[in-house]
Amino acid sequence: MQVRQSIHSDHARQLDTAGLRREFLIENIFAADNYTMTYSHIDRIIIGGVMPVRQGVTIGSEVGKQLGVSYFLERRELGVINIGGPGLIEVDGKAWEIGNQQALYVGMGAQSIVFNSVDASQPAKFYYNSAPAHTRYPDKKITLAEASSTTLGDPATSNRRTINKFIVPDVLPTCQLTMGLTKLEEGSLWNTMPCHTHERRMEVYFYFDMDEENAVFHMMGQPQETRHLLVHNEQAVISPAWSIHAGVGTKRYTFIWGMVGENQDFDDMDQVKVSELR
Ligand SMILES: O=C(O)C(=O)C[C@H](O)C(=O)CO
Ligand SMILES: [Zn+2]
Repeated sequence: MQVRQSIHSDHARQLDTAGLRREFLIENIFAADNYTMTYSHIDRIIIGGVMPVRQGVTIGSEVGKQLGVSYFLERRELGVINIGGPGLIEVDGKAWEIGNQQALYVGMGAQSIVFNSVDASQPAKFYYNSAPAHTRYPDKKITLAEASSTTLGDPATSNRRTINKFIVPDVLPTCQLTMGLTKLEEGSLWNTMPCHTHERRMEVYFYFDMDEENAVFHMMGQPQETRHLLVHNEQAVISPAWSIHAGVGTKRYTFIWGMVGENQDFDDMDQVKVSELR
């Protein structure tokens, strides 16, 4: 488990490229037949990926020791979205078939979670976020059709996209975690622009659906102290509450956002006009 400390905006603005990448970028999300795990002190979100290929992968009691509990979800909830081939997630003996662009919410208290791929030649890639929880809400699979979806943006501003809200209060109850997947249309490059902050929630962006020769310039920083991170395929960015978070790709891409914090109100954003950005 990698640990990232919280960071003050006054410190962040002084960092060079390597420093910004060290604090905010998670370069490796997937490792074959293994899981990755990054623990951020910002709202104590955990970010990672699970990629079973030839064998099942379990997030076991070793994590419980690091979290000071006896098992991973003793005091946490989990959201998973599969961006790979068909997969199976077994939660306390119950098997959930989770295909490409399908999600699973697992409530606090689930003790055994085993991730499997159906076909080793097309492994499942389970991206996940986990947040501290106070009660158990029911486990639930969410398909793309069940997600709450909105298409917005304009080809003229190169930001026509569909926001698919998988894990939000409209779809299922959770303690604090919300997650969704935003897909840009061909020829669209920008996600949320004009951009925003939300002082009351942190957010993590996970960018994928890109080949090696394409990348996203992820904009971050306070609105009048912007910086950028160069993000390649299947990498994630931690965005503190004080930071804008918006990306422009060299080609269209897809990303998963996850949020944790004070509220679950997707529209609770402090919008920043482009003319105000520096
Ligand atoms: O493209 C978008 O717009 C988004 O997906 C926005 C994010 O979900 C977000 O930043 C929510 O606060
Ligand atoms: Zn946001």
